[in-house]
Amino acid sequence: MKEEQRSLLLKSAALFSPPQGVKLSYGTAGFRADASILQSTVYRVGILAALRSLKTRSVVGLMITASHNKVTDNGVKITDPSGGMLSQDWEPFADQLANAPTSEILVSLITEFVEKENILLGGEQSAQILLGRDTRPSGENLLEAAKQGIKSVLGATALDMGVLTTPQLHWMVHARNKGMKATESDYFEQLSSSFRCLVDLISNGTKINPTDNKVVVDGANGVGGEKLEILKSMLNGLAIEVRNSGKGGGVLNEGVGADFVQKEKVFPHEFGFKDVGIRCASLDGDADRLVYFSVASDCSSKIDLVDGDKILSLFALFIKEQLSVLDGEKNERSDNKYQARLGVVQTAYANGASTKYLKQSGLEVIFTPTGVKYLHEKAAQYDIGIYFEANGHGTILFSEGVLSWLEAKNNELASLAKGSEQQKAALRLLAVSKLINQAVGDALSGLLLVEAILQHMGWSIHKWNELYQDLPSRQLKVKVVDRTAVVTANAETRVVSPPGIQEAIDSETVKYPQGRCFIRPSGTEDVIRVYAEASTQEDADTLANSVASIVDQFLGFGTPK
Ligand SMILES: CC(=O)N[C@H]1[C@@H](OP(=O)(O)O)O[C@H](CO)[C@@H](O)[C@@H]1O
Ligand SMILES: [Mg+2]
Repeated sequence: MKEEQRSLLLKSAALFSPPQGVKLSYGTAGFRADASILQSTVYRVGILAALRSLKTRSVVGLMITASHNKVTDNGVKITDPSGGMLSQDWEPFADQLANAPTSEILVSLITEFVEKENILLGGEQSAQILLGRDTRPSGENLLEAAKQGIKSVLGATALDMGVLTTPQLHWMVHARNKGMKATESDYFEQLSSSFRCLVDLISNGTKINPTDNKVVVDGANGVGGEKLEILKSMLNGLAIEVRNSGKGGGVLNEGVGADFVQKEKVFPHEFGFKDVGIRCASLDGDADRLVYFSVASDCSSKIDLVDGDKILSLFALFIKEQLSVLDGEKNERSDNKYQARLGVVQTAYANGASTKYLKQSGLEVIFTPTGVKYLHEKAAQYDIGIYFEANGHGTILFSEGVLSWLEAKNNELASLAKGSEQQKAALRLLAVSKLINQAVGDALSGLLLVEAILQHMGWSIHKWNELYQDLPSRQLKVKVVDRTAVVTANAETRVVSPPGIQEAIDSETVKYPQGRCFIRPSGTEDVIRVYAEASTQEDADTLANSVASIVDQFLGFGTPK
């Protein structure tokens, strides 16, 4: 490493000492912790982002957010040039950087890594990093730390994009590297115009009753609410009311937001019995998760939850329908043999009833471990891959091949059968590919796609919710001495270590009709998660509780060491 570069790094690193006695790990969603200990981590991730940009010779992103965590937490993660998550093979280096105890060790780790990765360090090559942050008060200071990290790599520049949703930053990185327009107003323009296109393609017969045309959205008192306010002013034919936009004094993620609504199954603040019968939706703190719900009419605070699995089912049904309309046309013209491969990706948290429904609908369903990076990777192997976590994070990926096929199809049909159902199907699929974020799950684009499809189908939220009935389920967390002691296999459905625990779980699970239960270490919290499903809520609760006790017996603090 050149002396100029070395001393620059040493000088800036001295300003950011790492927290004592904390081991940080680049988990499922980057580094997350109490904001007060993150200065040095964010500074170091700034360096990492610059190295990633040098290595890939592309623009990368750095987002400061802790999503649905409490407001005093914060976090940082990198967006790869594709717009996806940081490549997994760089995660161990991220951990090493974050945990380096001194500036000297930090610099020697960097020296070693750039040599191994053949990264040209010294200013000959330029690097560019787009920065974004959510609305957390700690975000501004942490952003400065990220800028310091980036500035200490010669040739690297930071472009501060301001307060953004996480998916907006991913979208911008993706768009920039594809040479497309990539500002925030381009984002809003693309979403609103493709939504308009989908609505314009709805046949008059199925047009929804205008009074059904309203959705009330809980913005989690975060960035999503304020961005949705901008987006809604660009839309016609859909009334969006935003609550918990963060302006009314409510606290980020406190009793509000998609994570709260999905896990607690009760309505968020500012919602209540006045909303019975209305279609409601909830975003999480950085607007990359979306769930729908309706307030139950029994005067409790319960809701009918329409979770990520059901959003996935709605999307899959619509895409399948459009592909078969196009297929009908293909049969008449046997020279065109293209068959788009449609795949659906879920995790073990997907409600068993959703998987059964999807399979019965003739869809190919596969499973991956928890975490968007795994789902995204699998979905990208299809022509059209749809993935969703039950908690509402997901999107639809279109391959380059299927997009060119759709473009060609549309051009051909425009001259042969303009305005035909087949041409409309091609146009609809093309509009979906523009509306739905190709980089990562995006609550704002997901919301608009749900709304467009419900209008297309002429469905109320109740009709949608009746696609299938969720099996009762329960999720619990158990604090243990060392969560890394739990090692899983088969997309996290089986525990392989510690020995004996899986057998104990199995012998509990068989006691319950339609019982299913698994445990796994969380990637974002220091806990073991327990998930149980059964034919009644009581059974699901009992099964979850018994398995939580098993976890405690094997791994809890009472265990003799
Ligand atoms: C059960 C659950 O909801 N797990 C979430 C949560 O991960 P854990 O590894 O379970 O802590 O946060 C991840 C990041 O947001 C998300 O991808 C995942 O689905
Ligand atoms: Mg989030």
